[in-house]
Amino acid sequence: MNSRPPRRRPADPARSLAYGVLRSVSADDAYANLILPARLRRAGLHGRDAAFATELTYGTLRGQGFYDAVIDAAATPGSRIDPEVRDALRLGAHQLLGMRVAAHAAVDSTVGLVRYEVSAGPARFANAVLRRIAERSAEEWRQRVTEGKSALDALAITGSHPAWILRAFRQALVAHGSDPSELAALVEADNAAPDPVLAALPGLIDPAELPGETTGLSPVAKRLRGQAPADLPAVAAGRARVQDEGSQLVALALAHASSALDEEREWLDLCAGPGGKSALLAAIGAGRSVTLTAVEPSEHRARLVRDSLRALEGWEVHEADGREFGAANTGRFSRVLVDVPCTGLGALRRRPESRWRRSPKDLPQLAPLQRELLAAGLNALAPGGVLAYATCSPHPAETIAVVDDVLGRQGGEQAGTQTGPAVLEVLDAPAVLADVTGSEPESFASVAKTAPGQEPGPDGAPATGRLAQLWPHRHGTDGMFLALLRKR
Ligand SMILES: C[S@@+](CC[C@H](N)C(=O)[O-])C[C@H]1O[C@@H](n2cnc3c(N)ncnc32)[C@H](O)[C@@H]1O
Repeated sequence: MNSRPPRRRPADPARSLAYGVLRSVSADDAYANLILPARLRRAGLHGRDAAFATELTYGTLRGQGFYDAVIDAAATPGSRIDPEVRDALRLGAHQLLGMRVAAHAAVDSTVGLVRYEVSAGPARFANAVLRRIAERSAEEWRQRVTEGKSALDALAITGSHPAWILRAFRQALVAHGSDPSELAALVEADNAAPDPVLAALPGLIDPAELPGETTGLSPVAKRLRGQAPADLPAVAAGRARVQDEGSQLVALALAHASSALDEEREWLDLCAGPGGKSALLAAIGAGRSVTLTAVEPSEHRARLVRDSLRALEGWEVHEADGREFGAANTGRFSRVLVDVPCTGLGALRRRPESRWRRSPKDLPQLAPLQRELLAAGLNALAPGGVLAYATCSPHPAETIAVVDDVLGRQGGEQAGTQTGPAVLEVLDAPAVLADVTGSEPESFASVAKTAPGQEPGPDGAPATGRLAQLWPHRHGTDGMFLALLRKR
């Protein structure tokens, strides 16, 4: 284009703001949940405008896979769509197909954005594409863009997930003893915006003092509906925290599991950042006169851990590699949490953009670190103590396989430490979760087998079904995995 038309600032601050966040997410790898609140504040958007901008941003990011398929089908074949135009088209497609925005408002506002942010030529292109999208309903587009696809590929498009993640979910459902037909429900749960859940830190505040509804799972949780957690004084003071219930249950289960020690020693959180589980553990520990050591190698995340613990006493934070810390502190702790870095495939509903950033290559990269951290945590565990291995991913490679491997390794790299199958027993994590929540153990059980030749449990049952898997579509939590191991 040789002449630029006058660039009138688009009138609509909510759409401009959402577009800006989408650009930062795609161009700078920003996380929407981290930048959106600050931008809303800076733009002075409140109430309905803030809610509209939030829905535009998260809805567009969640539906991105479907909207891209629709945009590509509506554009002239072979069109090259620049990223800044595609982001605007996604925003427009979400208003047309995912929200009840009038077609003319969705099209005109998006075209205006492209004209202002890019230029007139792309704005004409956006106009043509969006008008074509507006000619069909969402259901008609779903049929059109999935014609001739396999059931899984069709679900990947309509459910807006990369196909490899759906294959991984299907594998995980089977590995954890669930029905693979639950896949569609899991995808739907991933695409539903979760309400924020608070954890009331024991000893600092009673859940009854917090607004919101009790949840039926975590006894310290309150679910907020339409309230902003940051506005609550208890949250500002660090006595309550926003924390997914699945994460709360992992910390509660570790604190609740039976240790074989006569008395507690110190507790350890080996992969602590940003500190959600540390705060809950430190609060429970304080009630038992136990101190918590939190380890986190990232300076920034270690700062977040300190902040999460600010209302509590009896803790220390080490900025260190968990593998080195665990190796240097043999047998020191009576309870150890190893909440390893993972793909986060169980928490996609909270970070809608992360599904597009992950790749199958992440799994083999994380695998050795996960095993080394579990081994280091076991080394730091006192005989008789309990260790929780947790991930916010249900992927068998990050869950069952890691536990199996570390339990099954006798001698080898664990030689000289006190770990190995002969000294470890797999506690019944579903039963512990049932105790904590007042629900049925079956609801949490992963029927996955643990190590071959693993000792039967205390009731003589084989060591199957002793691992726990939470699911967004079943429990309304993130997809947390939990294994509880006790050193003999
Ligand atoms: C899943 S997150 C832990 C979440 C945390 N438990 C919570 O509830 O807030 C994993 C953490 O492990 C940290 N990490 C990465 N490499 C590590 C290592 N070698 N040793 C210890 N922690 C590590 C990451 O920086 C990240 O903060």
